[in-house]
Amino acid sequence: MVVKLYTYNMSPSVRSCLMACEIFNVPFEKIPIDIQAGEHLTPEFLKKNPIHQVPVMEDGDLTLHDSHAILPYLADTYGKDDSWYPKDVKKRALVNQKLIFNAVIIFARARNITGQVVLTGKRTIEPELIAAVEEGYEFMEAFLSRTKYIAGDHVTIADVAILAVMTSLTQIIKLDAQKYPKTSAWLENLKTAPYCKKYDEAGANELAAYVNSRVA
Ligand SMILES: N[C@@H](CCC(=O)N[C@@H](CS)C(=O)NCC(=O)O)C(=O)O
Repeated sequence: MVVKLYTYNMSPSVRSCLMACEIFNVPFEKIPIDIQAGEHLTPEFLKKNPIHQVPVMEDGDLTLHDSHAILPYLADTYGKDDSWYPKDVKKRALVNQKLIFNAVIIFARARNITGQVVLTGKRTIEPELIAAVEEGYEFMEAFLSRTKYIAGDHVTIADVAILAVMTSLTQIIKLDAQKYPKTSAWLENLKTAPYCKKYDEAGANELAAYVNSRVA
């Protein structure tokens, strides 16, 4: 039985789950949902996720939405060891903390910009939305000044979640390498990972190009 993943290539949350499927060798089927065409609003899709968002994952009788729930599930179920999502309670707590940091700060602030451009045709980015993203970069720099990866000295699913946002966001709101050296090095390093090249790069570039062409 394969995992079903409802996807939209430009979505960072989707791209993080695709990368996780690659990392954990999950046999999966990709089911594209064109959110610009409203396919996430059909009664059939709303049964799977009443809050009409991708990604949605189905594994047997489990239907799960939200990448920050899907990534831990995939790591626990399909990971060969616990390095990407430690079983040690304290280490796991730090990974969870950074998954939440992504959900409520990095991804949320990116989505405040990109979501409206993609879904409602908005053509401006207010200065306060840019300032909020810059503040997010400052938080990243503070964390990455303490540890090599976002939740410690090893790469984890929290890095994967944030990577999928940063690969597109930094093409829209520049990440100044002088101001944010640790974050720039973290990003440049992870961008070369095979899972990022295979499942993130094209969608990240597509989202950035789409947004930049509309707000230019
Ligand atoms: N917290 C969710 C966010 C998912 C999300 O915002 N998905 C967007 C695409 S990036 C979406 O489906 N938007 C359509 C909508 O909200 O109607 C996650 O991490 O999966």
